[in-house]
Amino acid sequence: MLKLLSSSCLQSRTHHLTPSLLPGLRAATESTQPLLRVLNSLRGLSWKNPNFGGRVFFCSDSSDGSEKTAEVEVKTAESEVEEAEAKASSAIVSTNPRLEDYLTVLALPLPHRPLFPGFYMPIYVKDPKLLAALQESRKRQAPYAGAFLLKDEPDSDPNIVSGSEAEKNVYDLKGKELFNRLHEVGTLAQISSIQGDQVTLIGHRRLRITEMVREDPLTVKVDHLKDKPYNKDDDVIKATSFEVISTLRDVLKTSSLWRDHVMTYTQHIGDFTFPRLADFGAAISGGNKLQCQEVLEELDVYKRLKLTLELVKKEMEISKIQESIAKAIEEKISSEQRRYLLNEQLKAIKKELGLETDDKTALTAKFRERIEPKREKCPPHVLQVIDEELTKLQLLEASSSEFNVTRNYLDWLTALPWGDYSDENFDVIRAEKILDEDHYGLTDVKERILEFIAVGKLRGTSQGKIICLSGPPGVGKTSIGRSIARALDRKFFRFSVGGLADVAEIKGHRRTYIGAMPGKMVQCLKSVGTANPLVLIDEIDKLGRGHGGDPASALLELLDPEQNANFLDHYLDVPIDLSKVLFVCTANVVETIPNPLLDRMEVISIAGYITDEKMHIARDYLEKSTREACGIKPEQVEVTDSALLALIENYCREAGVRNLQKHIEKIYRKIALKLVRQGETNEPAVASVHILEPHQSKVEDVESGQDTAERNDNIPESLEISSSEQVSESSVEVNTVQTELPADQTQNPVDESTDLKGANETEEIQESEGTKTVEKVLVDEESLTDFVGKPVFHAERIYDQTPVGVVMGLAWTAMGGSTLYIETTHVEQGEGKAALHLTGQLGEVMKESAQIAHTVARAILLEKEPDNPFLANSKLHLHVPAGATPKDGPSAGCTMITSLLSLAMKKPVKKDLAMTGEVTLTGKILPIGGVKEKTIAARRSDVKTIIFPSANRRDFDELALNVKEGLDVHFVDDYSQIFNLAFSDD
Ligand SMILES: Nc1ncnc2c1ncn2[C@@H]1O[C@H](COP(=O)(O)OP(=O)(O)OP(=O)(O)O)[C@@H](O)[C@H]1O
Repeated sequence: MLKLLSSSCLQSRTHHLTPSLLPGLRAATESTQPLLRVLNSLRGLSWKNPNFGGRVFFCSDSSDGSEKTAEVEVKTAESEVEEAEAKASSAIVSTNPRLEDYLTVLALPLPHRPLFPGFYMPIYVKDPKLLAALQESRKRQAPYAGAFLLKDEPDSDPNIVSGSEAEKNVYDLKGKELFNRLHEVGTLAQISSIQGDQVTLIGHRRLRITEMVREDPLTVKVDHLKDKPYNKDDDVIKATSFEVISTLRDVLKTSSLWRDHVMTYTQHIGDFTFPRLADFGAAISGGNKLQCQEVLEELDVYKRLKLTLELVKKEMEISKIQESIAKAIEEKISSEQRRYLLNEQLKAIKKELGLETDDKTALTAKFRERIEPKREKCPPHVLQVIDEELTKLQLLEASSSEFNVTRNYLDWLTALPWGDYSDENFDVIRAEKILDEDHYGLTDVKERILEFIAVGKLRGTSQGKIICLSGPPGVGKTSIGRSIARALDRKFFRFSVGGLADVAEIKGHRRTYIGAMPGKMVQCLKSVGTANPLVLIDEIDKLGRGHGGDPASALLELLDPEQNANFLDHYLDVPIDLSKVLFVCTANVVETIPNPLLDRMEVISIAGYITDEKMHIARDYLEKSTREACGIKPEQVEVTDSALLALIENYCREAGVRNLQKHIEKIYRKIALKLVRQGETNEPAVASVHILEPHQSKVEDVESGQDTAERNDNIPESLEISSSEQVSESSVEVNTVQTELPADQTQNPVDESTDLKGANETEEIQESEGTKTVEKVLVDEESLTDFVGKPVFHAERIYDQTPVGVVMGLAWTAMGGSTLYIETTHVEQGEGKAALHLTGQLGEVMKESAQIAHTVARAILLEKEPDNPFLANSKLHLHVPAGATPKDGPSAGCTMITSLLSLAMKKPVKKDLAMTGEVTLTGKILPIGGVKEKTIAARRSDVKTIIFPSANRRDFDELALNVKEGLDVHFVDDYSQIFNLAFSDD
């Protein structure tokens, strides 16, 4: 039993032993005895351990000196059991020498711990001589040796575990040196087995070295030590031993390592003697080698028990620390794990209770829920794809990338408004009201839109039309698009295709790409939530040219009513019906719109505004919206008509009104600042009111009406505004405020008002009840520069009266119409030197046009003044000012001829005349474009007479009256008519 306990304990306590001992120890501790066998062995019976093949089983009682030891060679075969038992019984009358007969023994050094009687200990014997001697003694049936703990080297610390280096030195010790290093008290050890250099020892009884007999191998003479006699019934001894036992029990509670062994031991404590208990406790304790040696050397049983108690108590403490360390580490490691486990359990429980579904199920449910209301309207092929994808989603691993792709795809598919159309409003009257509400003028544009709505009403749908609004910037193309949506009660979505070069922007990416997205159209449908929005495609004339596909062709598929009923987005991969979408495009020039696209559009051109229109727009729309945006009340500001007119004529002459809007905003911002500054200068006075004592002010008020008036006389005029405010709020406070105001503070408002005076006049309007003073900022023609600076836009007219060789032409650009001058001068004259030098960044067409003009002019001059050789003999220079602006086009042909003839005849053309028209070599005048823009531009430049080609008469007639008003317009077919108009004397 003792062997089992000790061996098991040794196994559990391997940390006390050096690694070199471990293999042997493990071999010795591999057996685990069932409890019953332990009991038997305790009672002194020998027992064969079938698991302990080839090893020696030991049971001894060496304490009383009457040796009944049996040494049994254990054999694994069952048949040998009886033989072994016979041997054991025969050992009682053994002929072998008794233990006390071993008085001269081989001395075995134990480097780590002493060997306690009753315990196994495997050791390594490196000395071949010693090993041979041990083997020899085993053979001689005297397998006993003395095991003695080695003393530490004199200078070493016993608490520090020696390394393998020190261990090596131990094995090198020999003879006297070794003898001197051995502790005197050791143990008579039975050599249980020798395997290679590993020798297993079993401790029997205490020995004391008396003298050295032989040096190599070290052999010593020993005395056998006996415990001092003690009283078994001594209470102190009993108590100490019980304390040892109870401590061992406590250790058992905290340390499961000892549980089996100590339990067995304590159950059978009666079989042990006190000295044996002390040895047991010390052997299994974690005490250091000197402490253990002390127990071994102690022959007084009580003292030995006390020493052991100390050791086991310490063990108890260590075991507690060990437990707390283990607990802390376990807590640290497992808290995360536990959290995870608990979460998983929670999920499982919730799922079980139907409270929550897992991610996939929840997702699927979400998508199903989303598509359910649309199921009836949704096209079957889309439903099929959605169902397939939902099934696929269930099969996919949630962490896989494919899962995410499918999820996103389903997200898009289910979010689209399949068959969900908003009710269209075809009420023409209402539409007209809305259009008028948002935009001034644009009558023809509005008319066209109303026509379109009317057709929609009759047909029941407004599908199949692409409106293209073309015109210079800032004429309201985008905003009218928004108004149309409002008039039709459709959702509005705008996207600009200016510079767009990637087809994927329109048609989407294929789903195989990472980060694939559907095209703009699908995004539009998702964001508006209806399948029939009004989509405004801005800047369609600035569509880019991509290398990976042509965006124009993609737009064609999108816009073409024939194709877009089955528009296929690459990402969505299911056809979408876009036939109900109303497309409105905007462009500055229609020429750059790809032809196939232009072909499908209904172009409505917006030419730009004349001054009168701009006045209206500024007054009724821009001013209103800007005033609101700046938080200014209508009564706080007045912009005179003359100021507005000056603003339009001198600052914002372009066709659109965006610049005008910017200027108005600028004016209103400045007004806002002025009003705030004024307000703030009034505020300190108000603030100081609150520190007054009410009773004090009241008295002053009642008593000194006269006083107040007097004091008021001393206050600067401007301050009276603020003081009158105070009066209106509480007449009581006025006096005190004024008397309390420091001199510099009273001065401030004066400065402010003088400051304002230069810019505007400040008026004070007392409201009827006299409660508030309203400051009004007046913006008139004079003060305009204070708000918007000096005019940046100088008149297009360079000449009041065009000199000889200079004629005004009319041009048309993407920015609207404009006037331009054609200037000609002669460089040198001489027979046959006729030549024409051109400058002014003219394009090819314009250069050709100049050559034609030169030829035609020569012909006309020859006809009109046959004696004038000027054109035939002169080197001329023709220039079109604004040299930085590239110009091209044939419409300046007639202007050039007139300019050349004016120079040749030395006769200036009629005052305030402008002309436009392409000329053929025979002098015929061909039509031009942009009649409205040109007319507006001519009006802006104060032109009185305009010459247009006859073919443009219709365009002109279509113009609004206010555009045509006051103009002397002539339509010509042939240049001779122009000649008459330009050079006639009347
Ligand atoms: N006839 C009008 N009546 C009232 N406001 C107008 C009118 N025309 C233009 N505006 C205003 O002018 C501003 C500029 O208009 P918008 O942005 O629509 O110009 P656009 O023609 O689309 O210019 P771009 O070609 O540069 O896009 C808008 O605030 C718009 O309300």
